[in-house]
Amino acid sequence: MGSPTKLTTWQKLTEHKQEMASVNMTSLFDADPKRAEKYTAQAAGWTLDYAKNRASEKTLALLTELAKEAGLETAIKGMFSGAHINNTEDRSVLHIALRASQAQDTLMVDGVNVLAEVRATLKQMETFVAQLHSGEWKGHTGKTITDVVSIGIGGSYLGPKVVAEALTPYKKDGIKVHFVANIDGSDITGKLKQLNPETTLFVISSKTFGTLETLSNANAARDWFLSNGGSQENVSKHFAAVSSNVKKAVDFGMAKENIFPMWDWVGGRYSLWSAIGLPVAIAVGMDNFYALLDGAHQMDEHFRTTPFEENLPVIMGTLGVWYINFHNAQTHALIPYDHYLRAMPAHIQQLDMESNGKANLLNGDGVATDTGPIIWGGAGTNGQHAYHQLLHQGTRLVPVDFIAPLASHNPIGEHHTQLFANCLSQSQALMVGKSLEQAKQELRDAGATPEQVDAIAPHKVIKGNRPSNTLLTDKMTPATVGALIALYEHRTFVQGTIWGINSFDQWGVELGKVLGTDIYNRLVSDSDNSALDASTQALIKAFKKAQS
Ligand SMILES: O=P(O)(O)OC[C@H]1O[C@H](O)[C@H](O)[C@@H](O)[C@@H]1O
Repeated sequence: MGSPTKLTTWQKLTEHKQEMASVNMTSLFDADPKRAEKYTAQAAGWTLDYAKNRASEKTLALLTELAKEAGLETAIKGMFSGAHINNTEDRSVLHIALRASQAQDTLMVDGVNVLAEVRATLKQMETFVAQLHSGEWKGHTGKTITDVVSIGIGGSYLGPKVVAEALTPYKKDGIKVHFVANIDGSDITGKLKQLNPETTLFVISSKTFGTLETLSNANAARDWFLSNGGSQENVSKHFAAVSSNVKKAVDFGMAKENIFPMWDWVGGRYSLWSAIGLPVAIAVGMDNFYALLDGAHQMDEHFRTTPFEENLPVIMGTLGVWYINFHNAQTHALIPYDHYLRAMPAHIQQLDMESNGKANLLNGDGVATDTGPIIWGGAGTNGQHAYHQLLHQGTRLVPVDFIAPLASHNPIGEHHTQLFANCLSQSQALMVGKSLEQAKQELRDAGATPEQVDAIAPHKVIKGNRPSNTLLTDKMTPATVGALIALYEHRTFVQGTIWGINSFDQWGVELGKVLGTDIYNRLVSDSDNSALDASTQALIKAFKKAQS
């Protein structure tokens, strides 16, 4: 596909943006008493209220038309049938297969039934998790395992970490799961200090088994094991791996039966549903891991079969395009009002920014539009006492997704009602704002003099008309957490398809890896750096001086 700007609907939306320029969201509610009801849709345990958007009936119809004209229907079919939609790497994109194996028997891709492979790996995980939880798995001195440390980075870290944290209430007793990612030695050193090498098992998660951070941390973990009573022949009792590079994992010391496969049709940021999710399965048990997969599968089915007008990923994806491309929104905030979901924005940030942070169309031409926004956010209510100021009164338009469960896992006192009230009041305030007259009246009521009223009132004005979605679910469970993450995966795909980019490669990250090696070599040698820019030369010098 070429540039979306050439699509007829893109032109129509450009004109329509002018029509909407003077329309306030509150007037859309006044004009249509059924607006809230009309702009609510449901899927896989989630209800999306998207009424608080700068979108009329015409806007939404045009956005649906845009998705169709951009070829989204064909793209969805392509993904679910295993077509090589990752064109720059000539690969299928099949994270959806990882959660379909309970519901479906066959998905033939390039002559292989991928669901049979997925099912076999799930069985392998079942055995492994059962051995750990029953205490059957023993460390080299015959003790049972009490701690599992997952070592990985990027997609081999964030997804599992965020989901394990989101499912804290479902954690099984007995085994504590830890995560190490950073090449900064403080990360692993801090973790190892709390652990006993006789009762600790490391899971090295790396699709390639070639990532610097993960290999450095895996080596540090093995050194720690070997210098605290372990021996090379016992490494296999304390190390397992998830990787598509079996040879490298075996060379490290893992037993073949403790190496879980990965496939080239799963991108790192979409891999938590594969054996990369092993730390999650260990933390919450296979029953809950299957429920997580099932929730995601429900969302997949919704995405695959529901008309675009009621399709959550399509609605959220196209509204995002509306703000990014027609309102110049540079960022998009995710604000979960749920403590256990507090790290979710970081996972969606990786998912979306690594997928859609692209400047070339599928055909190689440069894009003519903005693509992926900066994704950020954090837990409510904490953010209300920090960055919400900018959301309400700043100069930038930041569309927000509010995410909240109706019931808490920890219903103490009035906490949950207060939490929920804050969530609703934020989206309300963003839309309604506060007029100059209201601000003046408030000040008068508080006894301010006319001079004070005139001086202070403008600072209290909140323009309002700022858009948000609200996603509600009964409770955060493995199934609803799975569905939520799948929703954002598909939302990313919807936007990537409309922009005509490949959401499934990540060549930009590769450059950083190459340059990192070059600088490392310069830091540890007496190389001639005179060809480098002066700033980098000076920084290298500073480091070398500190080491001498
Ligand atoms: O799983 P690995 O091969 O170690 O890769 C870990 C990460 O590496 C890179 O940074 C990629 O951009 C990520 O998508 C990937 O998840």
